[in-house]
Amino acid sequence: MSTDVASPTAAKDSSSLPAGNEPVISIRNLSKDYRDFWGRPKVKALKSLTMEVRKGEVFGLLGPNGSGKTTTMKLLLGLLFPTEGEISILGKPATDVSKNERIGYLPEESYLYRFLNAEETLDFYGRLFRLPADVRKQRTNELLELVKVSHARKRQLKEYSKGMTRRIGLAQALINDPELILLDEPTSGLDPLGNRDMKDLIIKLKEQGKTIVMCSHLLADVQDVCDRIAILYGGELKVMGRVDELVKEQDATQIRSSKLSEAAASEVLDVLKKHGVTDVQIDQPTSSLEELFLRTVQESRERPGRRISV
Ligand SMILES: Nc1ncnc2c1ncn2[C@@H]1O[C@H](COP(=O)(O)OP(=O)(O)OP(=O)(O)O)[C@@H](O)[C@H]1O
Repeated sequence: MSTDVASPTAAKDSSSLPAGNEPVISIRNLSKDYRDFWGRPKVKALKSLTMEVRKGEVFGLLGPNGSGKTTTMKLLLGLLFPTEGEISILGKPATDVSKNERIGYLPEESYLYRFLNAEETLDFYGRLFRLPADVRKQRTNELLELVKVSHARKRQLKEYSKGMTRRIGLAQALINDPELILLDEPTSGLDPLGNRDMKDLIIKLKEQGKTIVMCSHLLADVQDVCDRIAILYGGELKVMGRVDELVKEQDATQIRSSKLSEAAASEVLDVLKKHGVTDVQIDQPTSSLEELFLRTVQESRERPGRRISV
Protein backbone atom coordinates (compact mmCIF):
# COMPACT_ATOMS: atom_id res chain seq x y z
CA MET A 1 0.00 0.00 0.00
CA SER A 2 1.46 3.34 -0.91
CA THR A 3 0.34 4.92 2.33
CA ASP A 4 2.35 7.67 3.86
CA VAL A 5 2.39 7.64 7.56
CA ALA A 6 3.41 11.16 8.17
CA SER A 7 6.23 12.21 10.39
CA PRO A 8 6.57 15.88 11.28
CA THR A 9 9.18 16.27 8.57
CA ALA A 10 7.91 13.87 5.90
CA ALA A 11 4.24 14.10 5.12
CA LYS A 12 4.35 13.92 1.32
CA ASP A 13 2.27 11.30 -0.35
CA SER A 14 3.30 8.70 -2.90
CA SER A 15 2.29 10.38 -6.14
CA SER A 16 4.68 13.27 -6.44
CA LEU A 17 3.66 16.46 -8.20
CA PRO A 18 4.17 16.51 -11.97
CA ALA A 19 6.51 19.29 -13.08
CA GLY A 20 4.69 22.58 -13.57
CA ASN A 21 1.69 21.49 -11.47
CA GLU A 22 2.15 23.90 -8.61
CA PRO A 23 0.17 23.13 -5.47
CA VAL A 24 -2.85 25.35 -4.84
CA ILE A 25 -2.30 24.86 -1.12
CA SER A 26 1.05 24.21 0.45
CA ILE A 27 1.23 23.76 4.22
CA ARG A 28 4.59 23.43 5.98
CA ASN A 29 5.05 22.42 9.64
CA LEU A 30 1.82 24.07 10.65
CA SER A 31 0.95 24.12 14.35
CA LYS A 32 -1.90 25.79 16.15
CA ASP A 33 -2.27 26.17 19.91
CA TYR A 34 -5.47 27.62 21.29
CA ARG A 35 -4.70 29.74 24.34
CA ASP A 36 -6.63 30.30 27.53
CA PHE A 37 -7.76 33.62 28.96
CA TRP A 38 -4.22 34.35 30.24
CA GLY A 39 -2.58 33.50 26.91
CA ARG A 40 -1.24 30.15 28.06
CA PRO A 41 -1.42 27.31 25.48
CA LYS A 42 -4.54 25.28 26.27
CA VAL A 43 -5.11 22.91 23.33
CA LYS A 44 -2.62 21.81 20.68
CA ALA A 45 -5.13 21.61 17.84
CA LEU A 46 -2.53 21.05 15.07
CA LYS A 47 0.98 19.67 15.34
CA SER A 48 3.50 20.16 12.52
CA LEU A 49 1.11 19.53 9.65
CA THR A 50 2.76 19.35 6.23
CA MET A 51 0.69 18.68 3.11
CA GLU A 52 -0.17 19.90 -0.38
CA VAL A 53 -3.34 20.17 -2.41
CA ARG A 54 -2.98 20.24 -6.19
CA LYS A 55 -4.87 22.16 -8.81
CA GLY A 56 -8.04 20.41 -9.98
CA GLU A 57 -8.21 17.73 -7.32
CA VAL A 58 -10.86 16.92 -4.74
CA PHE A 59 -9.03 16.53 -1.46
CA GLY A 60 -10.66 15.06 1.67
CA LEU A 61 -9.62 16.10 5.14
CA LEU A 62 -10.71 13.38 7.56
CA GLY A 63 -10.40 12.64 11.23
CA PRO A 64 -12.49 12.05 14.32
CA ASN A 65 -14.11 14.91 16.26
CA GLY A 66 -11.56 17.38 17.55
CA SER A 67 -8.75 16.20 15.26
CA GLY A 68 -8.12 19.67 13.79
CA LYS A 69 -10.02 19.73 10.48
CA THR A 70 -11.99 22.93 11.07
CA THR A 71 -8.91 24.56 12.57
CA THR A 72 -7.04 23.76 9.33
CA MET A 73 -9.86 25.26 7.25
CA LYS A 74 -9.90 28.42 9.36
CA LEU A 75 -6.11 28.74 9.10
CA LEU A 76 -6.39 28.40 5.31
CA LEU A 77 -8.92 31.22 5.22
CA GLY A 78 -6.76 33.41 7.43
CA LEU A 79 -9.48 33.47 10.13
CA LEU A 80 -6.90 32.15 12.62
CA PHE A 81 -3.17 32.78 12.88
CA PRO A 82 -0.82 29.81 13.07
CA THR A 83 1.33 29.32 16.16
CA GLU A 84 4.10 28.01 13.89
CA GLY A 85 4.58 27.09 10.25
CA GLU A 86 3.64 28.42 6.85
CA ILE A 87 0.68 28.24 4.51
CA SER A 88 0.79 29.26 0.89
CA ILE A 89 -2.61 29.30 -0.78
CA LEU A 90 -3.13 30.34 -4.42
CA GLY A 91 0.44 31.62 -4.29
CA LYS A 92 -0.15 33.93 -1.32
CA PRO A 93 0.24 33.63 2.44
CA ALA A 94 -2.98 32.57 4.17
CA THR A 95 -2.99 35.82 6.13
CA ASP A 96 -3.33 37.82 2.88
CA VAL A 97 -7.10 38.23 2.86
CA SER A 98 -7.13 39.38 -0.80
CA LYS A 99 -6.75 35.72 -1.80
CA ASN A 100 -10.18 35.00 -0.25
CA GLU A 101 -11.78 36.64 -3.31
CA ARG A 102 -10.68 33.51 -5.22
CA ILE A 103 -11.91 31.11 -2.55
CA GLY A 104 -15.40 29.79 -1.78
CA TYR A 105 -16.19 28.54 1.72
CA LEU A 106 -19.11 26.47 2.92
CA PRO A 107 -18.90 26.40 6.73
CA GLU A 108 -20.23 23.48 8.77
CA GLU A 109 -23.04 25.74 10.01
CA SER A 110 -24.16 28.20 7.34
CA TYR A 111 -24.50 31.72 8.67
CA LEU A 112 -27.32 32.88 6.42
CA TYR A 113 -29.92 35.58 7.09
CA ARG A 114 -33.21 33.90 7.86
CA PHE A 115 -35.36 36.78 6.63
CA LEU A 116 -33.77 37.05 3.18
CA ASN A 117 -35.07 34.90 0.35
CA ALA A 118 -32.74 32.79 -1.81
CA GLU A 119 -32.35 35.44 -4.50
CA GLU A 120 -31.68 38.21 -1.99
CA THR A 121 -29.16 36.00 -0.16
CA LEU A 122 -27.07 35.41 -3.27
CA ASP A 123 -27.36 39.04 -4.30
CA PHE A 124 -26.17 40.09 -0.82
CA TYR A 125 -23.07 37.85 -1.01
CA GLY A 126 -22.44 39.03 -4.57
CA ARG A 127 -22.36 42.61 -3.28
CA LEU A 128 -19.78 41.62 -0.65
CA PHE A 129 -17.54 40.60 -3.56
CA ARG A 130 -18.38 43.90 -5.30
CA LEU A 131 -19.88 42.12 -8.32
CA PRO A 132 -21.79 44.41 -10.73
CA ALA A 133 -25.60 44.11 -10.72
CA ASP A 134 -25.84 42.27 -14.07
CA VAL A 135 -23.21 39.69 -13.02
CA ARG A 136 -24.98 39.19 -9.66
CA LYS A 137 -28.26 38.61 -11.45
CA GLN A 138 -26.80 36.15 -13.92
CA ARG A 139 -24.84 34.19 -11.27
CA THR A 140 -27.85 34.12 -8.95
CA ASN A 141 -29.98 32.56 -11.69
CA GLU A 142 -27.29 30.07 -12.69
CA LEU A 143 -26.50 29.04 -9.11
CA LEU A 144 -30.13 28.62 -8.08
CA GLU A 145 -30.53 26.30 -11.07
CA LEU A 146 -27.31 24.48 -10.25
CA VAL A 147 -28.25 23.74 -6.63
CA LYS A 148 -31.89 23.08 -7.59
CA VAL A 149 -33.66 25.66 -5.45
CA SER A 150 -34.94 27.87 -8.30
CA HIS A 151 -38.52 26.91 -7.46
CA ALA A 152 -38.10 28.38 -3.94
CA ARG A 153 -36.15 31.51 -4.91
CA LYS A 154 -38.70 33.91 -3.42
CA ARG A 155 -39.12 32.04 -0.10
CA GLN A 156 -37.41 33.30 3.04
CA LEU A 157 -34.63 31.01 4.25
CA LYS A 158 -36.36 30.54 7.59
CA GLU A 159 -38.86 28.38 5.68
CA TYR A 160 -36.14 26.24 4.10
CA SER A 161 -35.52 22.62 5.08
CA LYS A 162 -32.04 21.63 6.27
CA GLY A 163 -31.19 20.20 2.86
CA MET A 164 -32.36 23.33 1.03
CA THR A 165 -30.33 25.49 3.42
CA ARG A 166 -27.25 23.39 2.65
CA ARG A 167 -27.83 23.89 -1.07
CA ILE A 168 -28.18 27.65 -0.75
CA GLY A 169 -25.04 27.59 1.43
CA LEU A 170 -23.17 25.98 -1.45
CA ALA A 171 -24.57 28.51 -3.93
CA GLN A 172 -23.35 31.29 -1.62
CA ALA A 173 -19.88 29.69 -1.57
CA LEU A 174 -19.81 29.76 -5.39
CA ILE A 175 -21.08 33.32 -5.96
CA ASN A 176 -17.57 34.70 -6.61
CA ASP A 177 -16.79 31.89 -9.13
CA PRO A 178 -13.91 30.70 -6.90
CA GLU A 179 -10.88 28.71 -8.04
CA LEU A 180 -10.60 26.95 -4.69
CA ILE A 181 -13.64 25.72 -2.77
CA LEU A 182 -13.49 24.71 0.90
CA LEU A 183 -16.43 22.59 2.02
CA ASP A 184 -16.95 21.72 5.69
CA GLU A 185 -19.29 18.69 5.90
CA PRO A 186 -20.99 19.43 2.53
CA THR A 187 -23.34 16.43 2.66
CA SER A 188 -24.45 16.70 6.30
CA GLY A 189 -28.21 16.95 6.72
CA LEU A 190 -28.97 15.91 3.14
CA ASP A 191 -31.26 13.02 2.24
CA PRO A 192 -29.84 10.42 -0.19
CA LEU A 193 -31.11 12.37 -3.22
CA GLY A 194 -29.63 15.63 -1.96
CA ASN A 195 -26.48 13.77 -1.05
CA ARG A 196 -26.16 12.39 -4.60
CA ASP A 197 -26.83 15.86 -6.05
CA MET A 198 -24.14 17.39 -3.82
CA LYS A 199 -21.61 14.73 -4.85
CA ASP A 200 -22.50 15.20 -8.54
CA LEU A 201 -22.03 18.93 -8.06
CA ILE A 202 -18.62 18.46 -6.49
CA ILE A 203 -17.58 16.29 -9.44
CA LYS A 204 -18.98 18.88 -11.88
CA LEU A 205 -16.98 21.64 -10.18
CA LYS A 206 -13.86 19.50 -10.42
CA GLU A 207 -14.55 19.00 -14.15
CA GLN A 208 -14.68 22.78 -14.48
CA GLY A 209 -11.11 22.84 -13.16
CA LYS A 210 -11.89 23.93 -9.60
CA THR A 211 -9.86 22.65 -6.67
CA ILE A 212 -11.93 21.37 -3.77
CA VAL A 213 -11.02 20.59 -0.19
CA MET A 214 -13.72 18.96 1.89
CA CYS A 215 -14.01 17.79 5.50
CA SER A 216 -16.47 15.00 6.13
CA HIS A 217 -17.32 12.24 8.54
CA LEU A 218 -19.31 10.45 5.83
CA LEU A 219 -16.60 8.21 4.52
CA ALA A 220 -18.65 6.67 1.70
CA ASP A 221 -19.13 10.20 0.31
CA VAL A 222 -15.44 10.92 0.60
CA GLN A 223 -14.62 7.69 -1.20
CA ASP A 224 -17.09 8.59 -3.96
CA VAL A 225 -15.69 12.02 -4.78
CA CYS A 226 -12.17 12.51 -3.39
CA ASP A 227 -8.97 11.91 -5.35
CA ARG A 228 -6.73 12.10 -2.29
CA ILE A 229 -7.26 12.26 1.44
CA ALA A 230 -5.43 13.07 4.63
CA ILE A 231 -6.42 11.59 7.97
CA LEU A 232 -5.73 13.68 11.07
CA TYR A 233 -5.73 12.37 14.61
CA GLY A 234 -5.13 14.55 17.63
CA GLY A 235 -3.89 17.35 15.37
CA GLU A 236 -1.32 15.13 13.64
CA LEU A 237 -1.28 13.89 10.06
CA LYS A 238 -1.45 10.10 10.15
CA VAL A 239 -2.14 9.04 6.57
CA MET A 240 -2.14 10.79 3.22
CA GLY A 241 -2.50 9.42 -0.28
CA ARG A 242 -4.73 8.54 -3.21
CA VAL A 243 -8.07 7.06 -2.12
CA ASP A 244 -7.98 4.25 -4.69
CA GLU A 245 -4.50 3.24 -3.53
CA LEU A 246 -5.28 3.48 0.17
CA VAL A 247 -8.35 1.27 0.05
CA LYS A 248 -6.83 -1.40 -2.18
CA GLU A 249 -6.50 -4.74 -0.35
CA GLN A 250 -2.93 -5.78 -1.07
CA ASP A 251 -3.22 -9.48 -0.23
CA ALA A 252 -6.42 -10.36 -2.10
CA THR A 253 -7.47 -10.78 -5.75
CA GLN A 254 -10.93 -10.05 -7.07
CA ILE A 255 -12.31 -11.59 -10.27
CA ARG A 256 -15.61 -10.29 -11.63
CA SER A 257 -17.65 -12.02 -14.30
CA SER A 258 -21.22 -12.32 -15.48
CA LYS A 259 -23.21 -14.87 -13.45
CA LEU A 260 -21.48 -18.27 -13.40
CA SER A 261 -23.34 -21.57 -13.67
CA GLU A 262 -22.81 -24.00 -10.79
CA ALA A 263 -20.68 -26.21 -13.04
CA ALA A 264 -18.47 -23.29 -14.08
CA ALA A 265 -18.09 -22.11 -10.47
CA SER A 266 -17.07 -25.59 -9.39
CA GLU A 267 -14.48 -25.81 -12.18
CA VAL A 268 -13.07 -22.41 -11.17
CA LEU A 269 -12.78 -23.68 -7.59
CA ASP A 270 -10.92 -26.76 -8.78
CA VAL A 271 -8.43 -24.65 -10.73
CA LEU A 272 -7.83 -22.41 -7.72
CA LYS A 273 -7.39 -25.41 -5.42
CA LYS A 274 -4.81 -26.79 -7.84
CA HIS A 275 -2.88 -23.56 -7.24
CA GLY A 276 -3.09 -23.99 -3.48
CA VAL A 277 -5.76 -21.32 -2.98
CA THR A 278 -8.20 -22.54 -0.33
CA ASP A 279 -9.85 -19.41 1.09
CA VAL A 280 -12.05 -18.78 -1.95
CA GLN A 281 -15.48 -17.20 -1.90
CA ILE A 282 -17.69 -17.27 -4.96
CA ASP A 283 -20.92 -15.33 -4.49
CA GLN A 284 -23.13 -12.71 -6.09
CA PRO A 285 -21.87 -9.12 -5.81
CA THR A 286 -24.11 -6.63 -3.99
CA SER A 287 -24.78 -3.04 -4.99
CA SER A 288 -24.91 -0.29 -2.39
CA LEU A 289 -28.00 0.67 -0.43
CA GLU A 290 -27.59 4.14 -1.93
CA GLU A 291 -27.97 2.71 -5.45
CA LEU A 292 -31.07 0.76 -4.41
CA PHE A 293 -32.60 3.85 -2.77
CA LEU A 294 -31.96 6.07 -5.78
CA ARG A 295 -33.32 3.43 -8.16
CA THR A 296 -36.46 3.08 -6.03
CA VAL A 297 -37.11 6.83 -6.04
CA GLN A 298 -36.47 7.06 -9.78
CA GLU A 299 -38.85 4.18 -10.57
CA SER A 300 -41.47 5.56 -8.15
CA ARG A 301 -41.41 8.84 -10.07
CA GLU A 302 -41.72 7.11 -13.41
CA ARG A 303 -44.38 4.60 -12.37
CA PRO A 304 -46.37 6.00 -9.45
CA GLY A 305 -48.59 3.58 -7.51
CA ARG A 306 -46.57 0.48 -8.41
CA ARG A 307 -44.75 -1.70 -5.92
CA ILE A 308 -41.14 -2.07 -6.99
CA SER A 309 -39.67 -5.54 -7.28
CA VAL A 310 -35.94 -5.87 -6.79
N1 LIG B 1 -11.75 28.40 19.84
C1 LIG B 1 -11.21 27.36 20.44
N2 LIG B 1 -10.66 27.47 21.67
C2 LIG B 1 -10.08 26.42 22.28
N3 LIG B 1 -10.00 25.18 21.73
C3 LIG B 1 -10.53 25.01 20.53
C4 LIG B 1 -11.17 26.07 19.80
N4 LIG B 1 -11.60 25.60 18.61
C5 LIG B 1 -11.25 24.29 18.59
N5 LIG B 1 -10.60 23.94 19.74
C6 LIG B 1 -10.04 22.62 20.05
O1 LIG B 1 -9.10 22.29 19.05
C7 LIG B 1 -9.18 20.91 18.72
C8 LIG B 1 -9.46 20.76 17.23
O2 LIG B 1 -10.78 21.28 16.97
P1 LIG B 1 -11.41 21.34 15.50
O3 LIG B 1 -12.70 22.06 15.61
O4 LIG B 1 -10.40 21.86 14.55
O5 LIG B 1 -11.63 19.80 15.21
P2 LIG B 1 -12.48 19.09 14.05
O6 LIG B 1 -11.61 17.99 13.53
O7 LIG B 1 -12.97 20.08 13.07
O8 LIG B 1 -13.69 18.49 14.89
P3 LIG B 1 -15.22 18.16 14.43
O9 LIG B 1 -15.14 16.93 13.60
O10 LIG B 1 -15.88 17.91 15.75
O11 LIG B 1 -15.76 19.36 13.71
C9 LIG B 1 -10.25 20.32 19.64
O12 LIG B 1 -9.60 19.80 20.77
C10 LIG B 1 -11.10 21.53 20.01
O13 LIG B 1 -11.66 21.36 21.29
